[in-house]
Amino acid sequence: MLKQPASAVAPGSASSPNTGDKSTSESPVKPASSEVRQPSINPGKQSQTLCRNILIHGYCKFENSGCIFRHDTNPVQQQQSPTAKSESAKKRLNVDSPSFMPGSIAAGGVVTKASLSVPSADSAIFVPRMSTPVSDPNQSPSYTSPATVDAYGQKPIINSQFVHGYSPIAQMAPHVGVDPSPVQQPIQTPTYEYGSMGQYAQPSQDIYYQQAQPAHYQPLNYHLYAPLPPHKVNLLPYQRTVQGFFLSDNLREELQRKTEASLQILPTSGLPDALDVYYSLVPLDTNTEKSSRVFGYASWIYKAFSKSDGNTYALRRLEGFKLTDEKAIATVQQWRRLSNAGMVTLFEAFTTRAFGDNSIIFVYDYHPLSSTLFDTHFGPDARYPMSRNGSSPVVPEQVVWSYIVQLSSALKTIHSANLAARVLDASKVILTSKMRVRLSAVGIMDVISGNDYNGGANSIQALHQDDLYNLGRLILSIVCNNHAISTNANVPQQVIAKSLEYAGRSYSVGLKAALAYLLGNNVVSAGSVGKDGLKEPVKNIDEFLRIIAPHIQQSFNSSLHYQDILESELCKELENGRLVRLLCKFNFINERPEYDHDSAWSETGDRYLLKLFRDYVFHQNDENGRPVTDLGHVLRCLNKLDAAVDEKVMLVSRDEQSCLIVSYKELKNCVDAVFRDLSRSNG
Ligand SMILES: Nc1ncnc2c1ncn2[C@@H]1O[C@H](COP(=O)(O)OP(=O)(O)OP(=O)(O)O)[C@@H](O)[C@H]1O
Repeated sequence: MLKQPASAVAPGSASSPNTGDKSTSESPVKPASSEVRQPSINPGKQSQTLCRNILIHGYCKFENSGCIFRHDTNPVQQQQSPTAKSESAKKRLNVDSPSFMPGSIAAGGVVTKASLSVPSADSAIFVPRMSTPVSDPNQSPSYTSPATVDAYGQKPIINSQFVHGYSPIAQMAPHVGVDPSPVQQPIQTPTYEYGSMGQYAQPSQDIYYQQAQPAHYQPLNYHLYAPLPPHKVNLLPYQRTVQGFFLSDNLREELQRKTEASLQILPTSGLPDALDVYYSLVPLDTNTEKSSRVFGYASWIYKAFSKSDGNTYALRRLEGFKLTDEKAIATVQQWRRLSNAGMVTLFEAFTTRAFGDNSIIFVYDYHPLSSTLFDTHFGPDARYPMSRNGSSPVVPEQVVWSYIVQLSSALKTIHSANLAARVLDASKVILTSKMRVRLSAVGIMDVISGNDYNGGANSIQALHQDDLYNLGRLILSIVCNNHAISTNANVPQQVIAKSLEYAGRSYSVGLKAALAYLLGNNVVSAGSVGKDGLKEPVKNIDEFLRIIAPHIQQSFNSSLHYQDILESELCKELENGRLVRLLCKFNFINERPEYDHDSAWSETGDRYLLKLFRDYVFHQNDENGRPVTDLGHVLRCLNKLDAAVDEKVMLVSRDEQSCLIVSYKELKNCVDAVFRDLSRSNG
């Protein structure tokens, strides 16, 4: 029969009580069968045999209550005082410890199954599948290192250099008896094939652990997991790629670029050091020319951090504005209370002379890396360029509807609060991510032109009419790719009519009808409504929302889908978060400097198992002695550990003198127990 490495643990075997109960597993290691082995016990010899509980736990709680094995690794120390004795017991197993001698051999000189008990070990009996027993009558009964003799009793080819986790496993793996080739496989159940993980197994292509980072990416290199070719296609259902474990590359890159933009600072910008509680100003304007077209004042916008809450804000400054009515600035409080995903929240406004003039600052939420609809559709780097013959629509209808739905939702919130947006200009609607638009300059007009909506052109109904009309102009300018329709408030009606006609040809009837509603009856909008006090406003946001209801449903559905996608992306990171926590615990436990000179600390009990497991996960070598950097193996092991599965793993010490078979479940218990101990001693 195949000889098992003598120190391998075979919990659950006849010779090892295997209840999974820790108290049971800590009982003195008993012979396999008391009837068989009891007579062969020679008290003189037994006292020479090191108790396996010492090897595994570092101590034996039955030492003073009848355990017949030797409890001292150094017989000379038997003379020590009880305190010194217990101290030394903790340190008994160290690098200088004698190699493990199975009790069965030393006691009777007869080779029996090794029966080393592992703390809470619950492993199944190891049954080599070798059909031909390898028994050598002349074989010495002493322990034979698994590294020195292979399944055939011959020296394995790879013995000269121990390939950690490979050679001893090869002795036990079912196929080894059939093919004793030097390319040995670790004992692990092949469950997943990690499609493109091959690159991680090649040290030369090891992008995951790359050292050299491009210096200009501060603080993060967001290409860390960028997939390299060749990409494995047609994966089987149980196969996964490395990328499948992490946030998708595009999303991660987008988020990291946004983080980078949020944290950007300009050490020498020539801007004031601070404005009120805001500091580290960074200009956001893409256009350096002064323009007073929208507000009647030149406006600038900066990113800044707030001293009060540490958040990042966008500060819009109107240059040369002198506040005459203190009440006007109070309207900001009304805007502050509004919350809608289609508008940028306004927090406060204050005046300042920090720029050497009278300026007013409006503080908004900062949305990193946003661009205006003007830049997106009409700028030099427009996202939707005109088709070559100019006949086909350049902006997909789905995108147009998405804008309409979001902006009308913002208008609904604003109008319901008895306020008006008043600025619906392509340069004041920002795109904060794909197809996500927000009104970015709300509340400004109320402060600079007053909002005492006392009838006439300033009546709230008239302003609502204007909002709807301006929304129509904005959308029409996008579908016709003509920014003049949006930027010119007095665009002639003929131009509007012609553009509507074009929109009708290129887009659906529904879109044309929606635009016609927004742009129709403009003669009674603004100043016309409310002058006589009889006319009802001809358009209102509620009616418009009814018209576009089917598209609101579609838009809602898409956003729910997107939410699902984001949630599943989040789940991936959740899994990674678990693994990071596990890795943190490992690092807390392994190689603690304060126990540097106390090898017994890591050489005994749970900590010893974890030390071996760490080697199993991270420090394997291939058959040529090269480090295996297979991320798939690491993730697989850590996930199994975290899930505490019952699957067993064989751990081998670096000197190949001990092999322990434990389940992930037991290892998880070890991690938790040791980490608890550490935390307790901390606190
Ligand atoms: N709340 C915000 N958060 C982040 N960036 C913003 C915010 N509001 C505007 N921006 C960005 O600031 C830049 C400048 O915006 P601004 O409104 O000044 O546009 P502009 O084209 O310069 O218009 P104008 O000609 O009126 O100055 C744009 O890239 C815009 O995306």
